Amino acid sequence: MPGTRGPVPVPVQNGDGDLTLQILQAVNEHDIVKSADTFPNTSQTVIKAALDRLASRSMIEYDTKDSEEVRLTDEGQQIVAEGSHEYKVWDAVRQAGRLSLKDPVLATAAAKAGQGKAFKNKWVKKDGDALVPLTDAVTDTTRDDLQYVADHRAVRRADDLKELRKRTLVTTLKVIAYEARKGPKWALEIPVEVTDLTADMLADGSWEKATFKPYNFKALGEQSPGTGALHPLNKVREEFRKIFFNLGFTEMPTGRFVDTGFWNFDALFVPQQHPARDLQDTFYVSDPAEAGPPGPDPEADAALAAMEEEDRDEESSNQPLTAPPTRTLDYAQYYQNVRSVHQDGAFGSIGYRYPYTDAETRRLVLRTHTTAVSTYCLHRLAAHPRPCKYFSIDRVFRNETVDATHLAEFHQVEGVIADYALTLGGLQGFLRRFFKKMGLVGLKFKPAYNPYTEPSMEVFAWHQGLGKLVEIGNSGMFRPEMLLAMGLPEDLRVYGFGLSLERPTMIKYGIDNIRELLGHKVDLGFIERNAAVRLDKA
Ligand SMILES: N[C@@H](Cc1ccccc1)C(=O)O
Repeated sequence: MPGTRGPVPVPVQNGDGDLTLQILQAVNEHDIVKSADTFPNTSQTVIKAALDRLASRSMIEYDTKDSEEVRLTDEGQQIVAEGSHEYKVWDAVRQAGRLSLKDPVLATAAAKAGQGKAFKNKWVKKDGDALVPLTDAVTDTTRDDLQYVADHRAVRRADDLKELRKRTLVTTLKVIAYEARKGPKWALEIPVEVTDLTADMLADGSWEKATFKPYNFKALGEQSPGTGALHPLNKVREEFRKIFFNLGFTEMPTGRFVDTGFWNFDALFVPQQHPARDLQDTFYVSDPAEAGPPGPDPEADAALAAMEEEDRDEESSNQPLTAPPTRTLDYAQYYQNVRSVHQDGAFGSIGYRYPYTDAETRRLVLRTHTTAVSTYCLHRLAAHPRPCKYFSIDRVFRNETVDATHLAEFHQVEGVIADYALTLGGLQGFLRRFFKKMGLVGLKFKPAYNPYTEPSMEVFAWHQGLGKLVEIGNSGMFRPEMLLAMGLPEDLRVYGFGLSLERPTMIKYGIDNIRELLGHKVDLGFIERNAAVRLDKA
């Protein structure tokens, strides 16, 4: 019932109840009602609200009357009560018969002003060093004039106002009041306004007498309810997650935005002097600047275990046929292994052969890639070696110069696969399958370098719109000295790949400046309007 929507009007009240009814009665009795006289104790603002309500129904009409009222000051009130200063001087002189000029009665400022007036009015005169009366009876016009002001809130003669104000006996005050009279739809009671014409009203004829509420063409109408919307990045992220889940991947816990140099760099065989570790490339945390030596992260362990359990329920292919022996992770040993790989070489690697700094490994950084997360999850496999497929999609940070295509924080999509006897061909085959689900075919691989993978490949795909090959990701086989240091079995191979989430999102939504996607320049309308994206033909 659209007509009945909206708040029921609250009656406008004063001390005597519903003011609208009082106004209607007053107008009925007097035809014209002056608000200030009829309702002296009700604020004009409240009166106006009641008048507006009646006027909007054309029951009354009213005018606004601005006027100036004259009011007595404290001194003015005192004169009305006790008489003017000149009167008091004359009265004192009359009673004394003869009053010395030095008498204390004449010493006040008021008495001095009164003396002058009393001389002028010829009520008293000087006789030597004393005053004597000139008359037996006087008319105190000042007092009378002020009495008039008290009674009428106006001066008796317009000319007096200036003088009385100068003597600070009166002040003026602007007052707004209203004058109301009957309007075209005059009635003694506010009629019930009908908002809907019903079949019943037509049938019983009551529509003829009904008062219909006029249409309010100025009403704003119902506001469209504000709703939330997934950010384009989240929409694309959801698509990627679906692809990963369909391929039997388990999602890694990515909550650790701040990580140590150990997991972000050292365990990945990134040399401690590597340019990627420069302040220009990596954000270091200053408070606290350091963490303890590497150890388990119970929160991440629990999250990963829960995810694996969930995928197990779905009978994913992650399960080995026979449960291999489990052992506890030895973090001290792992740390020593990583240290040896860097400093002296181990597990068949000749190492970097530089003095390894323990402090560097404990430094806290904003993770520069999600491979820090993959590394943590992979090392846990040593406790229970088995094939698995892990993925993550989350935020990473790099101390880069921000431009149209780079931000200091962005998102990485990353997948790692661990299995026995994996080959580079297997990685290429997997990448073809993965990117085909996004509509990217005809992949090309280009040799590349990562400290932690060998071989490494950049992945290119043919971009139909741009008519050229574009880089879509980075990939590689994790180095044996990285995996063996973790304690993984020799024949368990791991490969992985990564790409940014922003790049495919920008292509899908036709954005060429990353600031339109993230940051304070984002148009929220754009975020709300955009449909979910399907990662189909580019
Ligand atoms: N960490 C790499 C991606 C990658 C992940 C896993 C293996 C190989 C490469 C990057 O930031 O680009």
